[in-house]
Amino acid sequence: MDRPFTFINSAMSADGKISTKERKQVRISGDVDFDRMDELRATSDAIMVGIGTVLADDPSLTVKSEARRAARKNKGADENPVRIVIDSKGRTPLDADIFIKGEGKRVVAVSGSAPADKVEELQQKALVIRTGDDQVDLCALMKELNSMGIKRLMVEGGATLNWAMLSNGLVDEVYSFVGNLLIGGASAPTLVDGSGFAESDILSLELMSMEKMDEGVLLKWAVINTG
Ligand SMILES: NC(=O)C1=CN([C@@H]2O[C@H](COP(=O)(O)OP(=O)(O)OC[C@H]3O[C@@H](n4cnc5c(N)ncnc54)[C@H](O)[C@@H]3O)[C@@H](O)[C@H]2O)C=CC1
Ligand SMILES: Nc1nc(O)c(N)c(N[C@@H]2O[C@H](COP(=O)(O)O)[C@@H](O)[C@H]2O)n1
Repeated sequence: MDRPFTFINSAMSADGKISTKERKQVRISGDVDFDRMDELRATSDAIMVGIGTVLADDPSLTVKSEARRAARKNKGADENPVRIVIDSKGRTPLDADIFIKGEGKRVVAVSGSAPADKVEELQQKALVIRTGDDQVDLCALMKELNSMGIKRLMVEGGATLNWAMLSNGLVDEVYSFVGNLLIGGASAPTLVDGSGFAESDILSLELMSMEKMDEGVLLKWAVINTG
């Protein structure tokens, strides 16, 4: 496989929403699930999010546990995995938390449509990888990440990036914490948005495990027929 092993980790409400219709972040996970997410971050080579998530949440994507950061350091790795933003037009704010908080490498993946002056500014903060004309070419990017030594990639959303990765056959497993709340709203982001699959292309999943966690349930799925 010339791309990293890739999994999506997400938290959704019982009605499948990952934030509100205003794209306002909601605490869906409980403490146990947040700690599980932190362990996943600490054991991944890289974490990827879409620009929509950076603009909505301004996440730092750092490993929160000091012990886990120290364990990574002991193995000769940076305290935090490589943090990657999928950002075709180079819209990542220069003062985004992923640039400010925590040590470690950052990658901003842009396309040919990103303005040259913004790309130059982003290059002061991150390795900028350019693929695709109008949108990031995720397949080409994944090959490049693989050749950089990224073998285990955690995708933390949002809804549009999840769709793009899944519909390009780039995801091996999906971990979804289902919390005990209903968010509602036809326009609220769900685990997978985008344009949706045609009936003949709908993806099948195999249930790997289910576990009661906090006040919800953690479902782990393997994606069948991934590329
Ligand atoms: N509950 C959870 O676990 C999580 C929830 N979220 C929520 O998700 C929402 C953000 O989701 P979205 O708005 O869907 O944004 P997103 O984070 O999925 O980013 C999508 C954007 O990425 C860019 N992009 C660049 N290249 C692309 C490509 N090749 N294919 C597709 N997109 C490409 C496009 O500008 C696109 O609009 C926020 O409300 C956030 O709070 C985000 C992460 C986790
Ligand atoms: N696993 C999970 N559970 C929830 O309830 C959530 N709201 C999220 N959100 C994700 O966490 C990111 C914040 O990361 P930092 O704390 O800033 O490192 C946020 O952007 C979502 O990706 N996740």
